[in-house]
Amino acid sequence: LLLHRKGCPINLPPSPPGLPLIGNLHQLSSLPHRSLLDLSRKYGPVMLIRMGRVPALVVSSANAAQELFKTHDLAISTRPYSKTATKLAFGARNISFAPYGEQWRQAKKLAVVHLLGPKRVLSFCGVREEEVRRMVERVSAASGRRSGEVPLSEVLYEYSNGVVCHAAAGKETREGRTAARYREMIAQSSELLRGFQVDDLFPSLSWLGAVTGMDAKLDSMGQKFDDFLTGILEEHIERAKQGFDGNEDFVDVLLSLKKDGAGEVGLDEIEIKAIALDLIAAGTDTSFVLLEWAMAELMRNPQVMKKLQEEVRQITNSKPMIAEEDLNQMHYLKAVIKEVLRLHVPAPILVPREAVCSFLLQGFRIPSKTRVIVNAWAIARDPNVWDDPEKFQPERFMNSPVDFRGNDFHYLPFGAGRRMCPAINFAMATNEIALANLVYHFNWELPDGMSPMDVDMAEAPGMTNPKRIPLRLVVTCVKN
Ligand code: HEM
Repeated sequence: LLLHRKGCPINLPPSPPGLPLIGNLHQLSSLPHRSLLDLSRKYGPVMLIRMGRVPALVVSSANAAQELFKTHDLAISTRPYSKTATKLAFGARNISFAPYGEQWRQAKKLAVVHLLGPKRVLSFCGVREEEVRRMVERVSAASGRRSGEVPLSEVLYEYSNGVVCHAAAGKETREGRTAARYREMIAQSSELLRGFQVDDLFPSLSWLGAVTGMDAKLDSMGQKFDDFLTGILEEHIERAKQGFDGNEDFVDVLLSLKKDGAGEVGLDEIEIKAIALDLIAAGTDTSFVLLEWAMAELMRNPQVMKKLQEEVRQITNSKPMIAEEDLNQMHYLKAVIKEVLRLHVPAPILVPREAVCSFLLQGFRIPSKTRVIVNAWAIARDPNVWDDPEKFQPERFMNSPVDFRGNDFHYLPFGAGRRMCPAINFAMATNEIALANLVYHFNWELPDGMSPMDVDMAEAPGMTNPKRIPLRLVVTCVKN
């Protein structure tokens, strides 16, 4: 029991009873956003749990999230230490996992201003067009086969990863397509990247990693990422000697900032590698799951698919491809994407933060060093703030001012505050053009006489929540 110096108990948030040593870990399923919602129904929207030795605040209402981000954002702007992030991501000298401080501030500012700002995102229009074309060609090839069946999840992953790798490091390296090499590495390490590492939850057991061989596995994986990024960096340094041609990727931009010292930016090569890898990793699964759930919801809701196809085809009927300038008129498309981001928040509990000092939230004392989890998934389906929250209904976003830029606390797919996602423009540009072209070029059906209600909507575990069963659809080509 925590006590004030004078001996009075501290008013901590309510907690579900835990077990010795593991705390509440046994109450968390492999889909923590769901178990945390169940617990919060009983213990309230501001709840304290224990994950092993680590205390964690869980916020599950828009009101509490508003107070958290508006009043205490600075107190929760650091990330907890993670051995995995440190070993795999260049000592966490990136943006996502860096502790709050000067290095993170510089890296984030640089990303917002130089890599992910509106002008730079626009400059990648050609990259998106090329990757969309590849995707459409791959689906068209399937439509010509007898079964007409497309492994759509695979195609969508390849697209999302292709766009971000192409923007980060260029299309090709000497050893082949950057995206293909990245996917190969991730596939080899998927077991390491899934779930928590024991010593992140039991810091006093950190020696276990050495005994079980986990540290060695992480080191070897970290070395693979390093070799991959080092190769990319060396090729970019070589190419930069001939000067830039206006088609710079993220690594080119980072190198140019390093070269002229660009004011306050003092990047070294490790930071360049760390940031490039960070953006590839942060940008791949998030966009992929958004597109995957979008197609699953459209198959489950044929009237929404019909309305979307009507909008898209009416606006661009005679063009061979939908172009980015057409998207501004596609209000229903934007509403569909917003609704997918509500019902299938790609990072359902955002990315964990840690309190650097103690503070009061909704009258409860949150001690320093508490991990902070915002259950954005639960908030986005809270019946107190959303009508019919379980229903997929893009119309709720038509003519609605509700937006995902961190000011509407009942809708936080990109987080809020200082650690909020810096890539909203990049993500929207990537996903809108892809979805628009998928429903423009093709008609989609479910295989094997399945009906819309048979589409499996279960989630698989992970930082993002992909579909448990990958989507396979039957396709017919309507545009050539
Ligand atoms: C649908 C797509 C995406 C979603 C839903 C999403 C969501 C998020 C969320 C929830 C966070 C944590 C926010 C917080 O702690 O409050 C985050 C952080 C971040 N995202 Fe995204 N993201 C998406 C796409 C991308 C893309 C495409 C990139 C890069 C190209 C990217 C780069 C980052 C980075 C670098 C951070 C760390 C920010 C920091 O710690 O300061 N994200 N994102």
